[in-house]
Amino acid sequence: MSKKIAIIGGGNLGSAIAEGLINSGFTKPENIVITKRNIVTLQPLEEKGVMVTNDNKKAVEFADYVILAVKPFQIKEILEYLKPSLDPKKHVLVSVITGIWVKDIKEILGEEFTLFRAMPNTAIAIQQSITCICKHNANEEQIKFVGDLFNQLGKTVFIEEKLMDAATVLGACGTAYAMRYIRANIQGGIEIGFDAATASLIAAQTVKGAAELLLTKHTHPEQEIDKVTTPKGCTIAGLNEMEHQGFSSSLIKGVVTSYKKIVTDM
Ligand SMILES: NC(=O)C1=CN([C@@H]2O[C@H](COP(=O)(O)OP(=O)(O)OC[C@H]3O[C@@H](n4cnc5c(N)ncnc54)[C@H](O)[C@@H]3O)[C@@H](O)[C@H]2O)C=CC1
Ligand SMILES: O=C(O)[C@@H]1CCC=N1
Repeated sequence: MSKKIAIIGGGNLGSAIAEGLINSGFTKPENIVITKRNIVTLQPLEEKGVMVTNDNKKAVEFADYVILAVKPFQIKEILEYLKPSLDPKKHVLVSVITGIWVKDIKEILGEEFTLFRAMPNTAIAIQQSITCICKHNANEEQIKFVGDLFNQLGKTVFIEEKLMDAATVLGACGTAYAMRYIRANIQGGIEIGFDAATASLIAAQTVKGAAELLLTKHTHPEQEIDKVTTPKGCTIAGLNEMEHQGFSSSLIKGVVTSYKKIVTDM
């Protein structure tokens, strides 16, 4: 029998997960229930056959796998409310909530539950996320199910929980860093003659192609850079100027600053 999936919190991420699971054919819409306090924005999912409700208890009672996709400050109250309806022998919990640790959930629900933490990024909306996952108390079947689920939504990597904050920075904040890189290229492209739309297309597709080269050929970025940099050419002149201005250093410092912010504040 197909496993039933409840998504608690049908916001950006929760809705994108439901959308991706249906589009990929991972499960039928009738195996998914998604919740939100005001369900109006979930109508497109309802039209596709997903059960939509503002009743979290009803959703949990329907489900085997419960994906928690609310904001960090909301989870304690929601789990305390759901505790009587959650059964460690039936339910597997999957939290995508930033900064909520296995120990935080165990403090509320007790020791027995099977828990996964997953850190996707916003490209999950087009099934192109990298999702870093860690497991707790999970058996092979549960690990396979959760791995398969997020593999429908992009790529996955299983990591230790102590790396979840680092995964948040590199994988989830990383989308924003990449957008700034692309934006800067667009601004430069306009200054050297392109209109904004053409510059955007060239910049975005160039970055997509560069990423695909690494993912397909498993090369190091510097090997691919060697193929572009003609001796005495324009690429190396531009790259070296970027480095003189602190390009790599500023990115590394930004990554470390984001990490420190998570570790100290969240
Ligand atoms: N945006 C990102 O790049 C990433 C976000 N995350 C994490 O995912 C979680 C969700 O993020 P978003 O989807 O961007 O937030 P969001 O605010 O769009 O979604 C949260 C949803 O939960 C709903 N909600 C609030 N209380 C509820 C309740 N009692 N019952 C049911 N639904 C309730 C809200 O109405 C909202 O629609 C956050 O904890 C965030 O830290 C994780 C990875 C990446
Ligand atoms: O910046 C934030 O708070 C979250 C963490 C992952 C993506 N956005």
